[in-house]
Amino acid sequence: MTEIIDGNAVASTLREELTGCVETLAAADERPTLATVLMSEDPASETYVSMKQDDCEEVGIGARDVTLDADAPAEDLFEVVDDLNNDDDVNAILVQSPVPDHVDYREVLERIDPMKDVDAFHPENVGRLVAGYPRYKPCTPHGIQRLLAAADVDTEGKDAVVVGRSRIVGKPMVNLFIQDAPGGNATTTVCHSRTDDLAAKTREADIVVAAAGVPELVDGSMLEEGAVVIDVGINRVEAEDGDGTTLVGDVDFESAKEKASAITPVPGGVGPMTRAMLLYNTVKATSLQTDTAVELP
Ligand SMILES: Nc1nc(=O)c2c([nH]1)NC[C@@H]1CN(c3ccc(C(=O)N[C@@H](CCC(=O)O)C(=O)O)cc3)C=[N+]21
Repeated sequence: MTEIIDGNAVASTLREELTGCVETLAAADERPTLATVLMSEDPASETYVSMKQDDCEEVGIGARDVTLDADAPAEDLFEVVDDLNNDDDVNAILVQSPVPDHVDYREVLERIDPMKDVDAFHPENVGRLVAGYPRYKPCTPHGIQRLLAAADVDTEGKDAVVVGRSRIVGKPMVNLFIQDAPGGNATTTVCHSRTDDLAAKTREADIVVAAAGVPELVDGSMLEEGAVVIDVGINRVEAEDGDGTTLVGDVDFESAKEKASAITPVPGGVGPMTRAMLLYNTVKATSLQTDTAVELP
């Protein structure tokens, strides 16, 4: 039987555990606060940011939300970031991507205080991860490690194939998989849009992480029997019945499920874990900044 890995359930357990950490910090008068910054009128971005705020409320983390007009000057966003950096009541900052074309996202990321950078996208945090001493682990790949652990998938010595080389998922996933640490020690191959024969690579994999942003790129014919399949795709496509849009992953779920020993669904797989690990990093950030010990789950 194929195990459908329930990301909502794993994330819910983690949120419950994090509530205890938040209480410890609040008792020391250091309740964590996450600031989200949204500079976009994209409905999907608005949805994600509002989900993050709901998550904060559930675990007792304070939520600050800053919204900027999509046509505001880049300087306005930089000022918001500077103010949040200097605000002792704010422990964590997330600037939702994408930002409008006239804003250089890289400049934004480099401006965020690395101690408050809970996405772990600042070059200092990226560098630490690559060097093997991460401060914060990027939310999506960290969430994937947790999902694999929850499904009793030991990565050590396994062949992992990561499809996609993005800064936010592919690259950090590779770095976590190759670390000499729990959830790592995998023999890791990274594939991307220029890979000659993707199917030949994925067929060698014990674990496939599909993070290319291409709807249903990976199907059952590309998998070895018993592979573990993690679907990172969040693609909004036109519904087959022509009525509105539906969410599809980077994996063709129906055919992949026939081959996989375990697989994550979309929605309800990686997405909720990404959000849970953001809360985790916010708690960790608060603990580090205030020298208040918590037992992270
Ligand atoms: N600075 C920054 N950090 C991010 O982490 C970041 C970002 N910008 N920009 C956009 C992407 C996307 N992202 C998602 C997180 C959770 C779900 C999620 O929970 N999805 C639900 C479904 C939601 C729905 O129905 O649309 C699920 O998969 O079950 C989706 C997408 C975080 N991102």
